[in-house]
Amino acid sequence: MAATQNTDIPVDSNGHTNNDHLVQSTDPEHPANLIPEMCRKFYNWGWVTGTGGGTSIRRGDHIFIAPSGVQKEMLQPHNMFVLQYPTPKYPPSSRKYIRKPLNLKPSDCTPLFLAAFDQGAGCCIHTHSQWAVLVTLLVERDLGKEGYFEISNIEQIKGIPKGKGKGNHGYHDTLRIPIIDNTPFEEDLTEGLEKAMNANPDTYAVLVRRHGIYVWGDTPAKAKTQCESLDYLFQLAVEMHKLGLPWDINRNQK
Ligand SMILES: CSCCC(=O)C(=O)COP(=O)(O)O
Ligand SMILES: [Zn+2]
Repeated sequence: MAATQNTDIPVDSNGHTNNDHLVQSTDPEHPANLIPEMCRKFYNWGWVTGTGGGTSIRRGDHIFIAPSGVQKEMLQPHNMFVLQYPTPKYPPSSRKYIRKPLNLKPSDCTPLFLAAFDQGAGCCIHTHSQWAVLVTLLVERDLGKEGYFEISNIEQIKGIPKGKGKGNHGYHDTLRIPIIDNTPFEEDLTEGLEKAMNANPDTYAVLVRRHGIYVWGDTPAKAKTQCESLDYLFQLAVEMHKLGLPWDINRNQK
């Protein structure tokens, strides 16, 4: 196995694996091109540093997934796994891979991404943003483990949908993001994520305490802009908190 230039991700000596045509396109919007491009941006924003976090895109009946434990800012189109969708989440061996790059294993986030696609998403993003982690800690301290992140009366909440076909939040609406507990292994978050999705059918995001966030959207552009709006709100909330300002004026925060 040789290492490609600018990455430590192994490929065979020709850079070829199976079903290569599924990840070869000159279209920049093709998922095999878009995932590496998005992850480079996310790395620069501190969302996927140290190999954690990532993104997955559904195109028709194909799901494109990045490898696990690799530098996400170094991804190349030929590093992508392709799953035939729908596919079982468990056991991992039953998943219908139609492209598996050599010497790589698919992201540990795969069943969580699949849960988002089962909700009708076209793209799911997982970040380890420190702002997301910090708000989970502040909510836990002030409201306990059952808490939600809630915010209202901030213009940027208009960037988040209220639910499928319901338009986006208005300035005076309260945006509510459920928080689930972290687990020792990423894959074991799936049950908590699905419970949160069922209990909050209108949500497009779930925070993971002391870990980060999963955000999904109808398209890659919507998932990305929603994730940006949320990250803005989390940073703002933390900075407001430092200034002694409650970020949710409808709730009595410490
Ligand atoms: C330092 S990353 C720890 C594992 C994690 O949280 C994660 O998101 C890993 O995702 P991967 O796609 O690398 O399996
Ligand atoms: Zn993670």
